[in-house]
Amino acid sequence: MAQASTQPSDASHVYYRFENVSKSFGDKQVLKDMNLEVRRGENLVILGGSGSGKSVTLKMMIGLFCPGGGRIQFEGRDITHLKEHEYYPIRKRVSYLFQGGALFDSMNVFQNLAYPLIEHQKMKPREILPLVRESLAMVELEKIEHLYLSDLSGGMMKRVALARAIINKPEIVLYDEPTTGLDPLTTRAINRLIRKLQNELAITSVVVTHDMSTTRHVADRLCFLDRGELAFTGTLDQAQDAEHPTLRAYLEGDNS
Ligand SMILES: Nc1ncnc2c1ncn2[C@@H]1O[C@H](COP(=O)(O)OP(=O)(O)OP(=O)(O)O)[C@@H](O)[C@H]1O
Repeated sequence: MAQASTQPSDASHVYYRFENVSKSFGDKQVLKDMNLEVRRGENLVILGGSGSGKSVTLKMMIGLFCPGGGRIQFEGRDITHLKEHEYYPIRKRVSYLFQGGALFDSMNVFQNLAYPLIEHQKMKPREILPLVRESLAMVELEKIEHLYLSDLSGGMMKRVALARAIINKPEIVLYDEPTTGLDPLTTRAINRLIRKLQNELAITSVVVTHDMSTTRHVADRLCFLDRGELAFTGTLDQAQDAEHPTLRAYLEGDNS
């Protein structure tokens, strides 16, 4: 059963707009003429198979890759070819949850969560502990600050990574395959947390996945990416009527 958003999305406030964006690596074209927008308050899911260009799309949103053609706007401002330092103000507002979590295994949970506060906000140690605890509580973990990654299950590690992604109070979280490799119960818990962050912290999310259960549970709108081309954009209800054969296969093969 899909969980509902209690936050209305705001179609008049567009964070990201992609206009005919394309991207190649050498001779290989990865994205072709992509048009999409991310609206404030929504959970946008980008669904597609392996190698379809989902992560490349996400990375372009924070300037880790630049498009080869077309244009990307952030709140109406052209950010297609910014210099590295010009992305910093955007990266303060947009958090990226990497596929593997990108946590430091030489640090304990507290140090992992404190890192962005010390690095980006130059906070003092006594200011940090309450924020670490607040962030862990939001992902429903407590009293684990002293643990190292080797003590954590895969699901706990995802939650810690999520706690770190929200500790700087971002407006947008970009999730790269948040449930890949997790068992069904842990997947459900992460799906629920993505909705919770939307409903309680008004976070806008872009979720890249090939998992239909995640798509069903978190998507307000869905983009289906097929070999670098956006084959469908719309709500899940609208997707039921879509004729694209690969999208149909995703929808019909799904038991979630
Ligand atoms: N830095 C890079 N250099 C060369 N090719 C790359 C680079 N990054 C991605 N690609 C290629 O772009 C294509 C799309 O990659 P991307 O990571 O976006 O796929 P994806 O849809 O996220 O799939 P997956 O679920 O497997 O991660 C792949 O063929 C990949 O090899």
